[in-house]
Amino acid sequence: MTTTTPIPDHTLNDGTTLPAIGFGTYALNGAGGVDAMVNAIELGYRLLDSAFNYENEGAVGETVRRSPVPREDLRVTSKLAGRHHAYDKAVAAVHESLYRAGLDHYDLYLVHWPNPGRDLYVEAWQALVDLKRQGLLRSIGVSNFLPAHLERIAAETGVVPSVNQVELHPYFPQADLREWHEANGIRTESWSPLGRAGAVLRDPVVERIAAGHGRSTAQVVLRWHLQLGAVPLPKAAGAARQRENMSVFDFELSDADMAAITGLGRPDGRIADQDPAVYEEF
Ligand SMILES: NC(=O)C1=CN([C@@H]2O[C@H](COP(=O)(O)OP(=O)(O)OC[C@H]3O[C@@H](n4cnc5c(N)ncnc54)[C@H](OP(=O)(O)O)[C@@H]3O)[C@@H](O)[C@H]2O)C=CC1
Ligand SMILES: O=C(O)C(=O)[C@@H](O)[C@H](O)C(=O)CO
Repeated sequence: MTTTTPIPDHTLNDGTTLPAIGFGTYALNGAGGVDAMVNAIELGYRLLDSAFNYENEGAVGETVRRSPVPREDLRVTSKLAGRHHAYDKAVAAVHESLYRAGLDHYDLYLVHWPNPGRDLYVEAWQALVDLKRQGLLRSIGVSNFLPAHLERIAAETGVVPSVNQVELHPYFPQADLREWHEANGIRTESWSPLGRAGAVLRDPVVERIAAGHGRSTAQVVLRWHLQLGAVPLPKAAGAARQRENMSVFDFELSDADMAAITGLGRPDGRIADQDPAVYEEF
């Protein structure tokens, strides 16, 4: 097995641990997906990010069984789809999610989107709270929740999520939301941390900083996430980029570098038209 620098852990508000960088699995399906995920684990990734809607929980479960790493050292995440928010549907969907993967628990399970138009996300959250108490989920959180959604689920169930996984990259740095998470003990995870390999990886500011450190622009962007305290979940199909993306623990960005990258943020910086205040995904 090839090894790189071990990934350090964060401790979540429920006492469980979460690696400082994870592996995104969107569009990694079937046998090729399993090969990509097993390779990522062999390189040192320990956190896999899946979802019911990615239709790859089976591939994730097969990866866990083929992995050279013991189950207890892996952190497997999945997410509840919007069409399953009603309480009984949410409970059944999590059971189905476990059957699909052939696992007896998930380490982290998230409500994928709040879908405020349907207004069932409190029920969805209550289901995850109860399934955690039953031991099927070790840790629970949400994704794409805004402070108003977070306040409401905490007030109505008495349980604060451990994680909120949100769109976060230099063009959409989410400073206010990150500050809110920090004040409330919620760990931020970053989806599309590389801006889906769009313009941000060719941005002149990022290129200048990367050249100064002798690193790739992807490595500089991922290091920026780490120094913000956010957990990036880069997806990469091949071994070379997987290795590149986790080789980010042996250099440091200066305060000026950090400020310059955060300064790239823009109000229309989202990759797609997915404002959680109005966006609905089922
Ligand atoms: N909760 C939510 O609503 C959402 C969650 N997610 C999660 O976040 C994960 C990551 O987000 P995703 O949208 O995939 O986008 P990323 O920002 O991770 O970008 C992935 C793209 O970047 C390319 N890439 C990877 N590494 C490099 C590199 N070092 N240099 C250049 N290009 C690179 C990949 O290509 P290749 O694979 O060919 O190497 C792929 O095209 C998802 O896989 C999923 O797990 C994503 C969207 C929404
Ligand atoms: O990939 C995910 O987790 C999603 O929630 C999707 O909405 C993703 O953001 C997407 O754009 C799929 O086309």
